Amino acid sequence: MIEVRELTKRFGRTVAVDGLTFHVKPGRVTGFLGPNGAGKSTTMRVILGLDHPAGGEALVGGRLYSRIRHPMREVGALLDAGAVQGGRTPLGHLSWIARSNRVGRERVVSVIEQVGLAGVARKRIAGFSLGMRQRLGIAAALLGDPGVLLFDEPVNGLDPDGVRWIRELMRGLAAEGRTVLLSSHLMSEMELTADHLVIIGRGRLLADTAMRDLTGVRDVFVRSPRAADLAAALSAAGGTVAPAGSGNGEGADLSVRGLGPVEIGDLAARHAIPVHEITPRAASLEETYLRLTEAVTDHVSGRADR
Ligand SMILES: Nc1ncnc2c1ncn2[C@@H]1O[C@H](COP(=O)(O)OP(=O)(O)OP(=O)(O)O)[C@@H](O)[C@H]1O
Repeated sequence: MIEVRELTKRFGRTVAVDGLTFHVKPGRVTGFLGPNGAGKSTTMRVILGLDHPAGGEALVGGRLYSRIRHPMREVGALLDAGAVQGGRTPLGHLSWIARSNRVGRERVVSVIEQVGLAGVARKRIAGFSLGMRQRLGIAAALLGDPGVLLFDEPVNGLDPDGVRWIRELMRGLAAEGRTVLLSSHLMSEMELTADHLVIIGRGRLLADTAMRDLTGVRDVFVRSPRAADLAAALSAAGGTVAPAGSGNGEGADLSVRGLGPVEIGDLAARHAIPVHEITPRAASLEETYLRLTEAVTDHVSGRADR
């Protein structure tokens, strides 16, 4: 369990984290989302004792990171995969970390195999791709077999096979009862990987919610040649009805909220109104995320179609 309470961190005049409170529970993958500069990495660095907060605290298993006797055995993290000496080999690099944390050599061999680097265990890291460095960073995080894991952008630089591997690894670690906090800007991937989401913007909490609650059914698309009659009947039954698109000439398309597809179908039948399509539409995580963070995004991109 990770507990972040009223956390504040400033860099000069910049407030990177602003009174942030959330918990990361074991047994599920918690996605950590927010626009560039929202304060995700800073929060993770404070959790790991690498930055000191101006206010509040971050606890791992009820303690400050600095108070944990064998931190590697309780918390594993991948923050910056580039921060490895190129002259070392994976075996040398991980053996050095293992020795300084009293972790056995057999564990080093085991994590090298787990992350798929067995074939290059004795090769110099200098020649590694970003994806291979990410795998090495993940191996270091797993080395102490910790119950709490933090990964900052672990899919960065990975090919589709690697991305899928990370997804399965994260889900596997959570299924073993570990606490997994994962940041990524890849919404489609996050949608497949995380069970729960913490979304921040300008250092503040925007959402702390189950994935299914954020991306549930958005509306029901309904097509009927007698759309106006159907809209009136649906509104009378408590639905919120709006035009959906421009229609196809034989009637208008409707977007209906507050009534399910079965209720809509039954209602149409009772009024003898023909219906040509009823489709529940889910909101994607990307759509919901962009709506939530619209007001707190500092670097807005130009639209490609302009
Ligand atoms: N060492 C530092 N010195 C000064 N400012 C910093 C430092 N680290 C972070 N910041 C600032 O704090 C804010 C939060 O940055 P942070 O890296 O935590 O955001 P992030 O959500 O991880 O962003 P990204 O998605 O781009 O990685 C930004 O305004 C950033 O410029």
